[in-house]
Amino acid sequence: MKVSDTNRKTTSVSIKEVQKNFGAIQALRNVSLEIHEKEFFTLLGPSGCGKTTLLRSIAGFEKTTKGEIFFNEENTTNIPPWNKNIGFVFQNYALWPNKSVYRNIAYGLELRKKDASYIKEKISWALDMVELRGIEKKFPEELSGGQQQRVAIARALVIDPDILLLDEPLSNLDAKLRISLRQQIRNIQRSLEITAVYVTHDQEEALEISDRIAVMNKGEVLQVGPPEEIYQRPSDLFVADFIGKANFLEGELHGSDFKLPGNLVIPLQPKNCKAGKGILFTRPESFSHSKEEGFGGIRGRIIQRYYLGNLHRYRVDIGNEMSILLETGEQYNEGDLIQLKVSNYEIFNQ
Ligand SMILES: Nc1ncnc2c1ncn2[C@@H]1O[C@H](COP(=O)(O)OP(=O)(O)OP(=O)(O)O)[C@@H](O)[C@H]1O
Repeated sequence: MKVSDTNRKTTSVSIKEVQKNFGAIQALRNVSLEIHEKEFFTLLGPSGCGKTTLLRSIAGFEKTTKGEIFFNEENTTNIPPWNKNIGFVFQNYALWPNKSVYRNIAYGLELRKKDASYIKEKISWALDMVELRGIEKKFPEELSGGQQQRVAIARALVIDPDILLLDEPLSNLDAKLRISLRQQIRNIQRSLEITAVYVTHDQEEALEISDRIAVMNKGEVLQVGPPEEIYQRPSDLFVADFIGKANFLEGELHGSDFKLPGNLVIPLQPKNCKAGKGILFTRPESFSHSKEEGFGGIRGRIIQRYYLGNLHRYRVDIGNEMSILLETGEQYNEGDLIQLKVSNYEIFNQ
C-alpha cells in the first residue's frame, strides 16, 4: 500500500438531542446538528458555552448524559475514542516531551501494527502535509509553539482519520502565526477532503475558514449556517452582537419607517418585518451615504474617524445621543454632515 492511499471513510456526523451534565451544570442542552461529509464545520461561542464538551463528546472523551451521536449510519455514542478512527488536535499540543518528533507521530501507527518502512514513509508524508521536513529527530522543547502544533496536526493526520477534530488549536499562538496556520489547516482539510470539526471562540477565524458555523451560547446551538449568512442574517441579538461589529438602535417600525426616540426616522427598504417595537440591527458597511443635500435617509455628523488601512470607520452622530458606526472607503472629515440610507438590516422584536 502506498502511503498516499488511505482507507479513510468519507464521514458525516449526526448529533441528535445531546445533553451533557456535569453535576448541576448543564454543559449541553439538547444539541442537534448535522455535519456533512468533507465539510469544515466550526463550533463558535464564548468561553463556557459548551463547544469543547460537544467536540469531546463527538470524539468519545465525554459520555453524553442523553442523546446520540452517529458517524454515517453508525451509532458511536458509547464508543471510546481509541476505537474510533479519529484525529484529535488539542489546544496545548499534548506532545510527549520525552519522545522525538518521529516517535510522537509514529505512536498511532505503531498501535495499529504498521510495519517500519510504512511508518517511515507515512511520517514523512505527514510532515510534508504540515510543511515541516527534516525535524524527525528533534524533541518538542526544541520547537516553537507553531511547529509543535504542526507536529500535533501531523500526528493526527498520520493514521488517516475519518474525521479531524480540533479544539482551539491556535489559541496559544501569536496573532500572525494564527492567521497563517489557520489557512494551512484549511488547505490541508481541502486537499484531503476530510470532514473537520473545529472549535474556536474567535469569530474572525471562524468566518474565514469554515464552510458552516454553529454559534453556541449557554449549552445551546443558536444558529447554524455558512459564514455570510451568520454575518449578514444573524438569527438573534446574541449572534448579531457576538459576530463582527454592529449597530443596534431601539425604536419602533411603522410601515417602512423605523422611528427612533426624539422624532428621528430611519427610512428602510420594505421587507417582511413585524411592525412595532424592536431593535434595528445593521453592519457598519450596510449603508449608502453622501454629503449631497437631497440624498435622503437620516442625517448625521461625523464625530470620529478611524483609519483602517483600505477602509475608514466613522462614528456618526444622528442626534438625541445616538450614533451609528459606518465603514466605507469614502473619505470624510470630522464635522462633515452626511445623509445615510440603510441597505441591509434585520429587526429583532423585543
Ligand atoms: N470536567 C468538567 N467538570 C465540571 N464542569 C465542566 C467540565 N468540563 C466542562 N465543564 C463546564 O461545562 C461548561 C462548558 O464547558 P466547555 O469547556 O465545553 O466550554 P467551552 O465553550 O469550550 O469554553 P472554553 O472556550 O473556555 O474552553 C462550563 O460551565 C464548564 O465549566
